[in-house]
Amino acid sequence: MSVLSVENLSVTLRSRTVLREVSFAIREGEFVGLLGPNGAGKSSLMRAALGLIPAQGRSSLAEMTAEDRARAAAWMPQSREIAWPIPVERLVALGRLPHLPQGLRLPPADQALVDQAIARMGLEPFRQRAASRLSGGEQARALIARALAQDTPLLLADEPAAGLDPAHQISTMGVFASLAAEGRAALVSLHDLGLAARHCTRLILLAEGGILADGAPAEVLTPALMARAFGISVWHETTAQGPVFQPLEVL
Ligand SMILES: Nc1ncnc2c1ncn2[C@@H]1O[C@H](COP(=O)(O)OP(=O)(O)OP(=O)(O)O)[C@@H](O)[C@H]1O
Repeated sequence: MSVLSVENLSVTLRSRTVLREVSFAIREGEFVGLLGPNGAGKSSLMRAALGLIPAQGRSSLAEMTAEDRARAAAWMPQSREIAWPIPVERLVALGRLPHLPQGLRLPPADQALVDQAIARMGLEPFRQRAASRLSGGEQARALIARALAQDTPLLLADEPAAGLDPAHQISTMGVFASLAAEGRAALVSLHDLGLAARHCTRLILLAEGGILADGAPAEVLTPALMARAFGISVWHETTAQGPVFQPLEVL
C-alpha cells in the first residue's frame, strides 16, 4: 500500500522553478534515500510533499488536515536547533501529541512508545537533561526519537545522519531500515552515498529539476549517473558484508 503519492509536483521559489513535475509513490516496507547535489531540491521536495510550502500538482499528505497528517507522517527538518531547555523525555513525548486529547497526561501505551524511541536512539543517559544542553548530534538523535514516538506509517527526515558520529550514523540508518522491515516506510535525504548504498532499499536521485533515477541502490549509484549528478568518479564492490561504495574524485 502507498503511504505517499506525489504526482506532477512542481515547486517555484522566488520565481525560480526548483522542481518540475516530479512524480513518485512510496509503499510500506520501503526505506528510500533521497540523493542529489546541494540545491537539487531535496528539502523542497519533502516540504512540498508535506504541504509545508506551496507547490503545484498533487501530494497525498499535503491534501490531509494537519491532524490527519500528523498521524500519517513524522517529519525531522534539517534545522535542529532546540531553543528551549525542555527535558529530553518531554521533547520525545511531544511526538505523541497528535494522538492525544488535549490536556491529558501520557497514558501508559503512549509512554511505552516514548521509552521505546528513547532506547532506540540511545538517549537513556540524557532522559532528564535539558535538550538545549545536548551536543548537535545528540539533539539530532532526540529529534529523530520524537519522530519515532509519533509512530506513523511514514517518517520523513532531512539529512538525519549529518553531524552524527560513525556508530550513530550506522545505528540510525539501522533504525530506519528496521522501521521499513516492520512494514512502515522512510524517506530520508542523504549526502553519504556509502550509507545510502548499504542501508536503503531504494534511491531517488534528484538533479536538473527532476528525478534523474529511481530504483534499487545498484541501479542508481552507477558511475555514469554519479558523474552526471555530482561530477564525481566512484568505487564500489559487493562484499560478504554487503555493498561498499566510495566517492573517489571530482571529474
Ligand atoms: N526560501 C527560498 N527562497 C528562494 N530560493 C530558495 C528558498 N529555499 C531554497 N531555495 C533554493 O531552492 C533550491 C533547492 O533548495 P533545497 O534546500 O530544496 O535543496 P537541497 O537539495 O535540499 O540542498 P542541500 O543538499 O544543500 O540541503 C536551491 O537552489 C535553493 O537556493
